[in-house]
Amino acid sequence: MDLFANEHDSPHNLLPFDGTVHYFHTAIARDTADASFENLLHNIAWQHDEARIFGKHIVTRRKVAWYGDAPFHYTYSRVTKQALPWTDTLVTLKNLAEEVTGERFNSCLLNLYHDGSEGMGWHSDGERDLRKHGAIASVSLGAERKFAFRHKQSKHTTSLTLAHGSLLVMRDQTQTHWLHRLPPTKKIATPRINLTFRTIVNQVI
Ligand SMILES: O=C(O)CCC(=O)C(=O)O
Ligand SMILES: [Fe+2]
Repeated sequence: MDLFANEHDSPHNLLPFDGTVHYFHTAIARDTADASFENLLHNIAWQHDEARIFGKHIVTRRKVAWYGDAPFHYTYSRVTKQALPWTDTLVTLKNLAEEVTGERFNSCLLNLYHDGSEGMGWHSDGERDLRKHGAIASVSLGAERKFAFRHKQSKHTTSLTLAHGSLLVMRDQTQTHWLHRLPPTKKIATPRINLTFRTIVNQVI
């Protein structure tokens, strides 16, 4: 497979310092991306996300799901979830993500944003359950959305558009030094699914 067949698929680092992010605009063939989007929309066990923020119980409109090699527990904003077994579509996308990045993943967090009013605020994915400095591969399906990075110290920001069928990989010190977010927008009225393939460690199942 020629990974850089498209002019947008360049192997250069999108971050100027303190981390490594690569973007592959056409990581997934159009028909596979279209079919995966439809399949995931209907066959994933979507649930509203819950979190405890400043002592308040929050239920988001955005929906989430958590899949993995084993029923891993994953604690995210103080709510613990148990991973479900992979579906065929998820295995196909995981294999693609592993092929494109050269990394291995054992779990996946999925997000369903119904329209542009739903997004995700500034955060980094340095949770204790994840491998330290492990790669996170983010696959985007459906509506195109802007994605932004902000350096924790210098506040330097950079952003890009995540296309249908694209893959973004964050590596090395990225989670330590940079926050990322998916800003809400009034311009988008259609859904987007995001999959972040991750590596969970230190769990005895
Ligand atoms: O939807 C996205 O592109 C980002 C999701 C994300 O940052 C996360 O799930 O940690
Ligand atoms: Fe994230």
